[in-house]
Amino acid sequence: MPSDPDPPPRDGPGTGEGAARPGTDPMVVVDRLHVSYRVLGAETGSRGARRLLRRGRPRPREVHALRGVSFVLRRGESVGVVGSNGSGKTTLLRSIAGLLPSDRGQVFTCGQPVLLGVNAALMNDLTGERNIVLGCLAMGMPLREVREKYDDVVEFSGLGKFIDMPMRTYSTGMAQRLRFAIATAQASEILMIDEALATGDARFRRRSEDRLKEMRDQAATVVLVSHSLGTVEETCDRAIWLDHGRVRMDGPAADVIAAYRGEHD
Ligand SMILES: Nc1ncnc2c1ncn2[C@@H]1O[C@H](COP(=O)(O)OP(=O)(O)OP(=O)(O)O)[C@@H](O)[C@H]1O
Repeated sequence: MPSDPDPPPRDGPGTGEGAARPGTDPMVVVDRLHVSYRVLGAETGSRGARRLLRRGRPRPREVHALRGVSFVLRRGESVGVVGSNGSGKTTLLRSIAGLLPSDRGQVFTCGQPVLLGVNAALMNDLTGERNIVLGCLAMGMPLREVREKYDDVVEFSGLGKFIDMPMRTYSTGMAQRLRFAIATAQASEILMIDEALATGDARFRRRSEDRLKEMRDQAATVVLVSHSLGTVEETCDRAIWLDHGRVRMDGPAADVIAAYRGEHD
């Protein structure tokens, strides 16, 4: 194996191996993961303008979002990922879900993780009904299961007679309810939650919180990305602090949150 050029995280008893160890089965192994985005036309200011006035295409710019991230998540763990804006939290979840290719390093998972976020890619011109089928298939559900779950998803979305209208006719809240209902249709042993999930009106929010709780109870491993340190402290036994694409600290949630607060308050 090649040697790792990246420095290890600062401290934390569970670094790279999982602080709390309720179970021993590894469910997710992230091994020296590097992920970059390539952005075309990102040059700004006079340099970019000069290049535009000359000829040829602007060079793509690279954003190195994850820089050698390693850790192991085990069965029974509930892990919060914290870090300031742009530190790589969403990129990490998307990589674990298999939605982003890595430049270097690897991610191993035990089964298909489900990533719950409000950004499920649905099609505005299709009806709610069609989007349910499309969204469930896109999450990797077999058609047989989509058929089984279909009525539940419609019922949970609460869209009633609007379900056969194109999505572009929905209000923001209605579209979010549909996304949430689709995203939570599939149970998974590895459940990843991107924080911006509280969605819809008060009644739907209560129902979604109940649904999330149910899913968390069924999942073997839960990963939560949140800016709410209180939520991470309350709901997670372990936390990983990402800083500029690197693991800064990995350990018991209370310790990591205290260190993070120490630097950000
Ligand atoms: N689609 C993209 N194209 C180019 N760069 C991106 C893209 N998505 C994220 N990035 C960059 O990757 C880095 C990590 O972003 P990411 O969204 O993973 O951070 P985050 O910790 O989730 O941030 P936040 O707390 O603001 O949600 C940032 O520098 C961001 O600008």
